[in-house]
Amino acid sequence: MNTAAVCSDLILFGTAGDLARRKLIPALYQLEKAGLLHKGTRIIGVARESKTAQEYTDWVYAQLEKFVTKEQIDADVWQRFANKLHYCAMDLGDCDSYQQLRQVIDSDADDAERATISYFATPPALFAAICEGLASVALNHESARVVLEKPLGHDLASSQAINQKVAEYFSESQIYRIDHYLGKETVLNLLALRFANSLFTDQWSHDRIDNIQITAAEQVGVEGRWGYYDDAGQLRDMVQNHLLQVLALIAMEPPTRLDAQSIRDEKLKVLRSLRPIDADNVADDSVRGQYTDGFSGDTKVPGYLKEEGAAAQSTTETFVALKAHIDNWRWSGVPFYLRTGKRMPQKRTEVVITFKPQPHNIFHETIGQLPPNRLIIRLQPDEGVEIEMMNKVPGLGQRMQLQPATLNLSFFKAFENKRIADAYERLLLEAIQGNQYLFVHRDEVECAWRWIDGIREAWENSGEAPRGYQAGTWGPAASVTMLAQDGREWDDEI
Ligand SMILES: NC(=O)C1=CN([C@@H]2O[C@H](COP(=O)(O)OP(=O)(O)OC[C@H]3O[C@@H](n4cnc5c(N)ncnc54)[C@H](OP(=O)(O)O)[C@@H]3O)[C@@H](O)[C@H]2O)C=CC1
Ligand SMILES: O=C1O[C@H](COP(=O)(O)O)[C@@H](O)[C@H](O)[C@H]1O
Repeated sequence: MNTAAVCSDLILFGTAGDLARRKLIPALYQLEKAGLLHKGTRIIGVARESKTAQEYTDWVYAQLEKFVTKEQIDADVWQRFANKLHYCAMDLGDCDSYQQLRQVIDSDADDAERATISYFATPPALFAAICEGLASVALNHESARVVLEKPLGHDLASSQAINQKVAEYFSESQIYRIDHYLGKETVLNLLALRFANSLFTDQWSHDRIDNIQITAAEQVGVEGRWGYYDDAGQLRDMVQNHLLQVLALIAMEPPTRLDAQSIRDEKLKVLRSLRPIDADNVADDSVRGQYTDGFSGDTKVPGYLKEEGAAAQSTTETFVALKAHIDNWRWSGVPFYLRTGKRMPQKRTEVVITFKPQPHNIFHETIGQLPPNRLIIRLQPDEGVEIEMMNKVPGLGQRMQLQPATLNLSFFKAFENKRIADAYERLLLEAIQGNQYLFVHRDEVECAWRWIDGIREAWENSGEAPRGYQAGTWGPAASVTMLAQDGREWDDEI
C-alpha cells in the first residue's frame, strides 16, 4: 500500500458548498498540519462565483476560522497551505469552460509528475457533465482519479446510470466512491479487532454468536435539508451505504490481504448473501417510522411534517429498523438487527454482539440463568470497545456470588495523546495516495441498491404509512416488538 506523500493536483468541484466548507477544506488543512501533503500539491477550488486567487485564499481562511477554529490555525501551517490554493470560476454544465480549468492547471506547473484527483462535491446530476468536461481537456489521463460523493443514485437503475457514465471516462481503478463511515477510525478498528486478535477468531460465527445489533441513532432532525431528505429517507440516506458497509465489515470472511481487491471481494460476498426483504417478510422484518413533535434534550422540537420547508403530507421514513439475515455458512440463523433514525434521544453509533449462553451452567444455584457475554463496539461518540462478562464478587460470605462487570477500553484513555482524525482526512489522504481499500466498488453499491429497492417496493406495495414516533424517543414501539417476538431487546432504554 502506498503511504508516501505524493505530488498531486486536487480539484475541488463544489468548493463553495456545505460539504467542502465544513469537511473537505478543514480536512486538507489538517493533512497539511500533519505534514502529509506533498510540498508540490496544488488545491484548485472550483465554483461559479468569480473570485481572484487572493479572494479565494481569504475565503478559505474564513472557513477554517469557522470550522477548525481560530486558535487551532497555526501561522506557518496556514502559510504553507495558502501557497497551495488556486481558484477557477466556471459553470460545470458548460463543456467549453473546462478550458479555463486546463489553463489554471497548466499555469505555474512545475515538471513534477502529478496525479490529478477530482473531488466531485456537487449534486450527482453534474457528475456526467464533469467527467465529459475533464475528458475534453485530457484530465482523464492514466494518473487521474475521481472521488464521488454520495448519494450515488436513488435506486439501482439511477445508480447504474451514474456508474455507467463515469465508466465511459474512467476505469474502476480510477474511481473512488466515498462512504465516509469507512474513514472513521472506529470503523477501521473493526478490521483490527477482528483480524489482529485471535481471541475472537473462533467465536465469530453462528456457533458462538446469538445476534448482532447495529444502531446509528442521530439526535438531529433534517437540519434544513427537508427537500433533499424527503426524496431520500433514512433507508437510502443511511442504510444503503453506512449501515450495510458496517454490516459487511462485521460479517465478511477474513480477506487475504489489506488491499482494496481482497476487502471489497469479501464485503461483496456478504452483500450478495443478504436475504431479500419482500412482500413475504416485510411486515415481520422491517419497521419504518416518522418523527412527530417532541424533544431534543430539553428543547421542544417540531415533527417532521412541521420542519422548515416541509410539505403537508409525506410518507418518507425518518426511522428504519430491519431484521437482516445473511444466508451463508458462517451466519446461518444469526439475525442482524439494524436500526437508524433521526431525532432519537442521543447520537450513538454502535455494534452490539451478543454471544450464545454456555452449554452447561454450574452456577444455577446461585445465579439462575447466566446473562450472555456481549461485545459492544462504540463507533461514536466515546469511541471504544466493551466486553460484558461475569465475575465472582470478592468475599467469603457466599460460596460463589457472580455479578456482570465490564472490561472497558476507551480510545480516549488508551491513546491519550492521539487526536482522532475526521473521516474525511483519512479518505482524502488515501485518495491522494492512490489506495482504494476504503472506497466502495461499483458492484457493492449496486448490490446494496438491489437489496434496498426490494424493501422499498415491499413498503410501497403494503400501502402502509410509516408509524409515528415522538421526537426524542427510540422510534416506534413496533421496533421493540420486532425483537420481542424473537425473545430479544435492543441495547438502549438507558
Ligand atoms: N453537506 C454534507 O454534509 C454532505 C454532502 N454530500 C453530498 O455532497 C454533494 C455536495 O453537497 P453540499 O456541499 O451539501 O451541496 P451544496 O449545494 O452546498 O454545494 C454544491 C456545490 O456545487 C456547486 N455547483 C452546483 N451547480 C454547479 C454548476 N453548474 N457549476 C459549478 N458549480 C456548481 C455549487 O457551486 P455554487 O456555489 O456556484 O452554487 C456548490 O459549491 C452532494 O451530492 C451531497 O449529497 C454527502 C455527504 C454529506
Ligand atoms: O451521510 C450521512 O451521514 C450523516 C451521519 O453521519 P455521522 O458521521 O454524523 O454519523 C447523516 O446525518 C446524513 O443525513 C447522511 O446524509
